[in-house]
Amino acid sequence: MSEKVSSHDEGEISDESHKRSNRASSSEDAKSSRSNKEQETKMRESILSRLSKRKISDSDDDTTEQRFSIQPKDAQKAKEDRYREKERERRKVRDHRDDRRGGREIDARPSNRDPRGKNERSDRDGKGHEHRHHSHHHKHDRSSDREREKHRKRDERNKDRHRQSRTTSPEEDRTQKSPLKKARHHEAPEDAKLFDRVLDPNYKSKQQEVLVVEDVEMSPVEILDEKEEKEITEFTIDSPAGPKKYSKFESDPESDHEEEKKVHTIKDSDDDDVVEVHDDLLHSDDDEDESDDDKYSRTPEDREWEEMTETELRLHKEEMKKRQVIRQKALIAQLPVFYPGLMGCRNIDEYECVNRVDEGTFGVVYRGKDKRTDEIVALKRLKMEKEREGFPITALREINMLLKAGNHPNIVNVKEILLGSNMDKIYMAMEFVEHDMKSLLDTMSRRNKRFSIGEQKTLMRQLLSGIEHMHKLWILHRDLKTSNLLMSHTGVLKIADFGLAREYGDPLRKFTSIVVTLWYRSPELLLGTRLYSTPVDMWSIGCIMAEFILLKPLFPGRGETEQIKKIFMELGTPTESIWPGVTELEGWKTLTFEKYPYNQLRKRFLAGRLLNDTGFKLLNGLLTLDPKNRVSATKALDHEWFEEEPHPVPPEEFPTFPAKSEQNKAPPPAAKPKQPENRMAHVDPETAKLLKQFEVRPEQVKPGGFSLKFDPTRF
Ligand SMILES: Nc1ncnc2c1ncn2[C@@H]1O[C@H](COP(=O)(O)OP(=O)(O)OP(=O)(O)O)[C@@H](O)[C@H]1O
Repeated sequence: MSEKVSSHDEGEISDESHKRSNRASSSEDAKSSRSNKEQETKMRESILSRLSKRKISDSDDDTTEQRFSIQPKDAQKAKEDRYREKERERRKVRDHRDDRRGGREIDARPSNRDPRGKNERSDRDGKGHEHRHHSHHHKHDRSSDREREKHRKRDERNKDRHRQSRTTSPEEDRTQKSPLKKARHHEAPEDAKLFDRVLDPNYKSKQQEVLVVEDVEMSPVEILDEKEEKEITEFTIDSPAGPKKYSKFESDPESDHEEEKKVHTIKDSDDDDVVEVHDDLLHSDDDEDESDDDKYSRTPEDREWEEMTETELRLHKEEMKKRQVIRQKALIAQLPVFYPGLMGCRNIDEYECVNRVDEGTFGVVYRGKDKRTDEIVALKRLKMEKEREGFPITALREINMLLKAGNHPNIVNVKEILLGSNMDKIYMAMEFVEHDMKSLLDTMSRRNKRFSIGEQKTLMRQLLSGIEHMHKLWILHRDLKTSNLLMSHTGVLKIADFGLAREYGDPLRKFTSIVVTLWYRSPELLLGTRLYSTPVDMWSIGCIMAEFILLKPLFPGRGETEQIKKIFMELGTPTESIWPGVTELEGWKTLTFEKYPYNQLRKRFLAGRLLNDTGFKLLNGLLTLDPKNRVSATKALDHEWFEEEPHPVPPEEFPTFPAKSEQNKAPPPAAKPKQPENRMAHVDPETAKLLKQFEVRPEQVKPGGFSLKFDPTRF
């Protein structure tokens, strides 16, 4: 992927056109309005030249006519034929009328003809149309000779069009430009009004009106078809995704030369990841006017501050503040288009809080019910407290990444973004998923139960398929662990918690190495690399695969040093031959490692018959020390382990559990507690036994929250 993609690291859509349309920042607006103006000027010039061409051609300037003649299409020809036919009939009627009048005197004074100027061609309210049918017959009498002459010439021109080719040499073009430019100065007042109408943004909807009005004195075929031709030649650009759909009144967002765009990098205050914002988002119109003040467009070095005058200090601070605002806007503008910006969000009052599910590092999760639809959702309140600079970047990333990647069965789906009552809190409404994998594994471990090989394969296949989807979208999760994997009652695994997810690109850019919960953190991150990619997620998946089997974490280190030691103890201390470049990593240089023998993991999994040889190959591929040799999600999904017996079990055949997340942690508001005996009396004996076994109170089980498919012999 190009640098450009990587430059959109802060959360842009891989579909460029979509992304562009999202940017609603003020600078973009200014750019768009500038471009609209240019477009308008171009249009005006084009129409003027066409009309002047018409005038020139009226005076039988064949060369000019040839330059502008348009190769007629079949449809156009048919239209022209119909038009000429109609005109012939009209002329016949007029001639007949003229004969009958026998040279009666005609009052040709314009004031009598159109006293209030309502019948001019550019009349918008359709009175021109009225005029066409009802205007005084004197007009026809007065102009019949002139009209006949005009029609004769037009017929000739139309014939010429069939004969002549449009192509003219650039040389011819140049020589013909000057007379046309000259002709523009002679535009008639009616023409000027016509331009106004054609440049009207609502022109398209008024097309029919233009047709009718033009029908009086100018060929509608010419006007409308010239417009069609113009759209095809000037605005239809071939692209693999089909032609772009721009009206000629809109600026073309793709017309910018991407490669010429500079990218500004701004240090992110929370971590050392860089936020990239394009030039066009940082410079407003005003910036262009103040081009001599370039020195204020960058943040001065520490020593520079000391040498500044008071005015310079003030100007610098003002400019920095401006850039901060623009940066904020730019970040928000990167949200996908269907995210209605913060202003368009519903209020959290639209949901009823059922209970609190859990609290993580980045937010509290509640179970909520949509008051309108009764739909149960998970509401994650994004942490804002520590945010000094407006919208928290972590929240923004989480929303953005989830909206981008969420359209997959194995990724938790975000439904909408909600605002707190005082507009100070942000909530994310997600599909409610009943279990989190961590609690599930704990429960199973406590009860000495295990996932069957088929179930392990189902879980792994779902996890890999969700991650493959993310990686294909150039998104790194960077916090894969069992507590961030959810599982539905129907056995569907969903990847959640995109708080650390980032877009990456090719070539790689430096990110912080302090990502991924310690136990699932890859050796390259532990050794301090800042140039990393999808293998960091694949390592976490290796740890998770082992945990599905062992029901406990594979490498539960208590600190970074212990963590890397644990890894090397199991997999062997790497050498330059096993992992080329390892000795160059910062962490390697600062720490000394014992030489542990190569791969003890094999003994643990094969000797313990926890995995067969094929299964171990996959695990080993995921837990490969050298990230370059670590297996990718796509390759892992193609692994023979999934093909051999026992096959993955269908998700719907997965056993179900009472979910931790469905238990009422927060007491429901002022509900009168009932007597336990009475409550049990309403539950059938088998369910009561199960509830007792799991120490679950009947009121903790919401409708649909506890499945009778639960198999007590297995769990
Ligand atoms: N869509 C959901 N449906 C049901 N429960 C959920 C959902 N999303 C999250 N949870 C629960 O809330 C917990 C915390 O959510 P999440 O991991 O998104 O928050 P976090 O603050 O980012 O946590 P962490 O400290 O793991 O980074 C999860 O472990 C899970 O139990």
